[in-house]
Amino acid sequence: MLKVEDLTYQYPKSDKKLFEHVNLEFDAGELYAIVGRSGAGKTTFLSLLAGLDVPTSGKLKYQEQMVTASTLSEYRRKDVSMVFQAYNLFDYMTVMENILTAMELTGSKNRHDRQYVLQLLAKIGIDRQLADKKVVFLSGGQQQRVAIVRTMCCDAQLVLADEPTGNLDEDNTTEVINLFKKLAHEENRCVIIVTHEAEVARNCDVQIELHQGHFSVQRNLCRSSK
Ligand SMILES: Nc1ncnc2c1ncn2[C@@H]1O[C@H](COP(=O)(O)OP(=O)(O)OP(=O)(O)O)[C@@H](O)[C@H]1O
Repeated sequence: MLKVEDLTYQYPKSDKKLFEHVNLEFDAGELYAIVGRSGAGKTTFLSLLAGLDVPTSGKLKYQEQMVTASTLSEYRRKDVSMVFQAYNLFDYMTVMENILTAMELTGSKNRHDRQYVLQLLAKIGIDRQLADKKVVFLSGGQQQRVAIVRTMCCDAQLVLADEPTGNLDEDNTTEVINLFKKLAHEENRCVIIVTHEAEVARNCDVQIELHQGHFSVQRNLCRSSK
């Protein structure tokens, strides 16, 4: 579904390449964890996959088509959904308004269907009453789950998340990882998360470790049954 080919990246003001000649492939129906030390370049790599930054050289291909300057904004809007650690929900809007707005902006096929949104929210323990509350009144864990439901309601096939469990306790972390698994395994999306938590990475289908500019890929065999 998503490929990087011969990708090299160097920050404009840096004197050294962060990674060089990287080739990797990400498939639909899989949950990937990108791990590595602080400063290894995980967030930068995720930004490149999301089309938020462009490689110094090399290619990004989505569904066999190269993502170019002319297709970049369409790719970002329709094909990619990002879940940020800080949730990126609008505080002054209700849960429902946040999700409907995102669906409208991305042209989701269910964009006028409040019932559909309520059903998904109910599955993660957010009832109708909470759905009509302003986001500012929700806990961190609740907000993160809403951010993931927002992704589920949009039709993007590629879901990218930077430290999605960074601020969460154990129970919420498990819930959030289960939601990501659902997106990958039941909805056949390609889900890629950056995490520094070993237990979270072990729960994904594939772990990709970034170390000194090199990526090593390891399938978590015990997690491969879908
Ligand atoms: N805009 C920038 N210009 C120059 N260097 C940068 C820029 N942003 C990040 N870097 C550097 O690039 C390297 C990789 O940063 P990045 O944030 O991608 O790492 P990370 O693995 O996600 O780290 P962490 O786990 O701490 O979030 C770091 O050395 C960082 O200082």
